[in-house]
Amino acid sequence: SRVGLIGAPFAKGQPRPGVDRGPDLIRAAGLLNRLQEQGNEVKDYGNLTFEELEEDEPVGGVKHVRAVGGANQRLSEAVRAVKMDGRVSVMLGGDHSLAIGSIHGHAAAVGPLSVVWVDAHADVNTALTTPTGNLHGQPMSFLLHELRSKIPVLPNFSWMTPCVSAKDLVYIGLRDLDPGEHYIVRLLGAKVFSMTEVDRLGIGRVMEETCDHLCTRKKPVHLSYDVDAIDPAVTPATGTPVPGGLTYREGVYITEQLCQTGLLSGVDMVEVNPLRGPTEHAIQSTVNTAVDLLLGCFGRRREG
Ligand SMILES: N[C@](CCCC[B-](O)(O)O)(CCN1CCC(O)CC1)C(=O)O
Ligand SMILES: [Mn+2]
Ligand SMILES: [Mn+2]
Ligand SMILES: [Mn+2]
Repeated sequence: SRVGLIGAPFAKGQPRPGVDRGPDLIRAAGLLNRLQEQGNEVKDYGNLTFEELEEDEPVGGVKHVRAVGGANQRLSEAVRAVKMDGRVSVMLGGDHSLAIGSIHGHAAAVGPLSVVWVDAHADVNTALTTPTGNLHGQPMSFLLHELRSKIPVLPNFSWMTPCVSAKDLVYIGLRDLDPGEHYIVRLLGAKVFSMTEVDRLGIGRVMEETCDHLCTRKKPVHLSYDVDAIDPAVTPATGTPVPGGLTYREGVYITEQLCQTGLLSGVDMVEVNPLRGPTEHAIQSTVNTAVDLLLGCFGRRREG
């Protein structure tokens, strides 16, 4: 594939420093060369720079609203440009609030799309249901048409409108939902493969059903991958680790199968935080897994 890399060193969707170092760590682990070695034509658009705001007081308990809104407006423009260049966009985070701009910009370029959200969390809290006020737990609520009436007007968010339908959303790896999220996900009828379904059905069946659904809808696919979907034993260097996650093999299998659909049109890889890894080895395991997941999206096959 023709691939366009965008680094988004942004951390204000959550309280822990370090996640802004993700893009350069993933590059340093050799992503570009590895993608090229397996036959992709890759252009690295570099890292976005985000304006430092003096004033950004919480709005109704929601933190860093203006910074997150501004960053995502920038990111949306950047992703749209990469898509208009005829490339599959790869957004390297940074925290998961960046999915707002990434998915918005992708949809601005290609129109209606499907979203596969691989995460321990649903990230669908609204500004009114969030238990923490952290916007990395809320991106999906800004993107879903069905939640439009539930989203308050927030400063620096007026540039965006919802662009995803719940019937075009598939969750994989969920295991830590807040009460409001559980209600929303069940109400909206998004396709959910929590870790319970992964255990019950096996990853093979989960991906069979996921890919059937995607291929029936035939829309371009946006894969938003939170490294905390993978078990913390493999990817401990992340902000909100939750035990009982996907194995390395399950995580890679997801990307291999999505690659096979030929529908992959945009990818996010987020929440790598080197300051959360207890050891250098833990950080490297996390970064290397993120790289391997991306390689799986772009043609790497374990069978060769
Ligand atoms: N759902 C959480 C975590 C969001 C994680 C965002 B990410 O992008 O990493 O998926 C809150 C999680 N929950 C809050 C109460 C605690 O006791 C347990 C964790 C939130 O802050 O909204
Ligand atoms: Mn997430
Ligand atoms: Mn998560
Ligand atoms: Mn339930």
